[in-house]
Amino acid sequence: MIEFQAVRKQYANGTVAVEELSLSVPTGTVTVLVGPSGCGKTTLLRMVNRMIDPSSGTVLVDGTDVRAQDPARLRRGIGYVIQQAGLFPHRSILDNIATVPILDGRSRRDARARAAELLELVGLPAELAKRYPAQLSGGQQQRVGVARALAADPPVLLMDEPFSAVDPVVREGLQDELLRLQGELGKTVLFVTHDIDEAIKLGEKVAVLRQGGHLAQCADPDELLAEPSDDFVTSFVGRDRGYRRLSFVHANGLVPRPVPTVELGSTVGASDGWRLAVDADARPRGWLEPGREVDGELTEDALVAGGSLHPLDGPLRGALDAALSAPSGQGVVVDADGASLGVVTAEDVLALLHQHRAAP
Ligand SMILES: Nc1ncnc2c1ncn2[C@@H]1O[C@H](COP(=O)(O)OP(=O)(O)OP(=O)(O)O)[C@@H](O)[C@H]1O
Repeated sequence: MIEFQAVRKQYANGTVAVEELSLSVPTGTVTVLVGPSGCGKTTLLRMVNRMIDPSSGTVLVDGTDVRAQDPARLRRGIGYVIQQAGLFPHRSILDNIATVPILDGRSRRDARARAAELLELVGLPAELAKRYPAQLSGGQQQRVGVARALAADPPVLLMDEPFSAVDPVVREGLQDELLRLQGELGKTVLFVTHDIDEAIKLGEKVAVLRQGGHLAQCADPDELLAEPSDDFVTSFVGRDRGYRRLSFVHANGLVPRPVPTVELGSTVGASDGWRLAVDADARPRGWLEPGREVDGELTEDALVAGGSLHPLDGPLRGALDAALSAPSGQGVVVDADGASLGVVTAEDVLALLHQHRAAP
């Protein structure tokens, strides 16, 4: 558990970066600090590993005041990942990851073996081990940064805009990887970003800061979207919050309806409704338009591309998107193997929401 107790930071030039702020990060959870540039996020984060000491107030890690601990020792128990990965340019990838375990007294051989495991854990191929940081893409370097922070197996991980220097597709991959890793490792993570979507995706709790280091609201993502505490949080959370909130509503109770289906390779006649085309394993391949006749066997050329697919246990947002993006207006629900279980319409989703509202 990380606890900020009435911490305040005023820099020597008089700037107040953090104003009397209290916040706790429960053990084994991800808390995200989010807010506009200059609102004190980095200052707050760095108080945990004593790169910055508060002007007043206390920071506790697992009940111990960080100021009672030797900074170098404290930092070995706290992984730290920063925006540009901060790798040592003249050390190989493997040696970058092995640095802290070696400082901790592990043998070079042991530390390298562990580094190779970590490389795999963060999803990087083993052949990158011998390269130097400049020979890796930005996204790969960020993964190495995460592996290096995990190398000493610290219970606490501080991440300061770790993914903001990479393009949106790579960033999404890195976020998914972090969520997967967190599912496995259960670290206590404090994560800084200025991107509210990243905060909502990663945080079990999201702390929104405003200029001058004031805590505007700390809540779970669903609550933040449903009940922003004031105008600042409302505008910071941004547009479409009603729709985005559906990401946190489970689609339990949404029952797929049967849909007329045609199999690729079969001979099909005309029909006046939409038909879902599937392969031999019942996986959706597209839609056959009403009235469309096919000469001979049905091939993909005759189909209209389908919309997104909704996994049965996914959130409601995916179900609505599947319905809205399908040319037929019917979102295909699939099982874990990708086989069609039937369809849902936008009306089905709205009816379920109505039910939730009536009996939450
Ligand atoms: N060493 C320093 N001396 C004086 N002022 C500082 C110092 N470091 C940061 N500040 C100021 O403190 C405020 C908070 O800075 P901080 O870096 O914590 O914000 P941030 O929310 O992380 O910003 P960003 O998202 O832009 O990284 C800013 O106004 C900044 O200019």
